[in-house]
Amino acid sequence: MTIIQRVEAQDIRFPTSRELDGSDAMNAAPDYSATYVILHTDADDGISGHGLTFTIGRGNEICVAAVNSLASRLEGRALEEITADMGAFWRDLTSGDSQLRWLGPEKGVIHLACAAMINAVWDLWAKREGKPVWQLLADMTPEALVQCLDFRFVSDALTPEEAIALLRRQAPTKAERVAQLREHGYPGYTTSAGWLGYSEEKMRKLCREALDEGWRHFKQKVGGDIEEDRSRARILREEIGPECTLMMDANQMWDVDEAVANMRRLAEFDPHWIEEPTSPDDILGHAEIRHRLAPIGVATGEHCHNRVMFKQLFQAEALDFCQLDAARLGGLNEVLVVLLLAAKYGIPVCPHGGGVGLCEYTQHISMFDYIAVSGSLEGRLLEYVDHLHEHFEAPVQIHRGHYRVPDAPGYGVTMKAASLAAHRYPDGSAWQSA
Ligand SMILES: C[C@H](O)[C@@H](O)CC(=O)C(=O)O
Ligand SMILES: [Mg+2]
Repeated sequence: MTIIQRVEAQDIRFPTSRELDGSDAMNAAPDYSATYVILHTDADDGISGHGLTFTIGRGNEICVAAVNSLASRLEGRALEEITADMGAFWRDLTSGDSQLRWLGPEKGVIHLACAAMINAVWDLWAKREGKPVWQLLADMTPEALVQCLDFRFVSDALTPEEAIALLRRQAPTKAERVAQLREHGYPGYTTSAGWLGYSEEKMRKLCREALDEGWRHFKQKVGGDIEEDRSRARILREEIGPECTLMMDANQMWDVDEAVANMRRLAEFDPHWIEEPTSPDDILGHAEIRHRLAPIGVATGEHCHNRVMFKQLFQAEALDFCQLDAARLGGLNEVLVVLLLAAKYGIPVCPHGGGVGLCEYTQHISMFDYIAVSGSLEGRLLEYVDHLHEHFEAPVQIHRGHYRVPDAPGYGVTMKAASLAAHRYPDGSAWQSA
């Protein structure tokens, strides 16, 4: 038995706002940050589970406080008892304490905290099994996997029986897709040349470097002054040419009519999708934009806080690309429900990667989706941002614009001890010169 003795939450922040890495129209100067959770165990081999949720700086301490409030629901429990019924564990952590649930429910800071803790449990489980998370999942039977999930509030759209049927459909050919991924990797796109705060010179330089490295799919930020958006789109198109894919991301800046009007002015640059054109909660607004802007696709999801919202986005035919976030949804259990919902509704999942540790998580999600859920790469691109990977013990590996299959046991977000120490807020050395 492996007993989780203590839940530790650390406030880890990186001063990315100094170079405007990660900047967009809504989030002008983010400091990529993590509420970083370590599950300390009593195991002789010293094994521990690591998880994080992503914030952009101030307020990270509120997430840390939420983890501390939830910690007693996990401390003292055996990993084996939790993994024997992951679905029940998930329900207990997210809803077992009704006073804490009131803070959400299943949204906001309390759900972010749950995500960090739940992902840490998956990390611990996968490390105990000696497998990367994608493989832990891919090796499960459909029945065992579905037992990890909570279908409450979505069973009108997807039943556990339907989920099992979806997984069974792909099961006989899983090994072929694992082999295919090992040979070619999983296709990605880069956002790193397109941050809003970057100068023209920097954008051009980063585009050229990215093309040399083999990237063929790019994303730019929009949502500022429309003439500036157009000028930046022109620069990007000049650099990447007409053949490469260009996505646009407004980060929730526009009203519905404004989104349509602005995208009509940007249409000449041939955008593949417009991401977060309006409020992330406006399901019918997204549907309206999608209807009026077709064939430009609508993408959303990085601020979609739970499976119920995604269910409605699918039901309302409001999106073309599902950009679930590994640490905003309530951890991997809820992510898996959304993957299955997306497969049922035929919507490609292109997870959100703009943050610290998100690419490390999402590689497992997209690869598992391909291997066992959707069985398809069509319309799928996994976001990559070229920041902060050096702080992880097993960072993502990219080759010619494709993610390589991760082999390190766990869920990928274990940070180096020195990086944690240097970026602990406010006392870490990275913050002493601020
Ligand atoms: C604040 C983040 O960098 C955000 O801009 C990321 C994002 O929208 C994306 O990666 O997409
Ligand atoms: Mg985005």
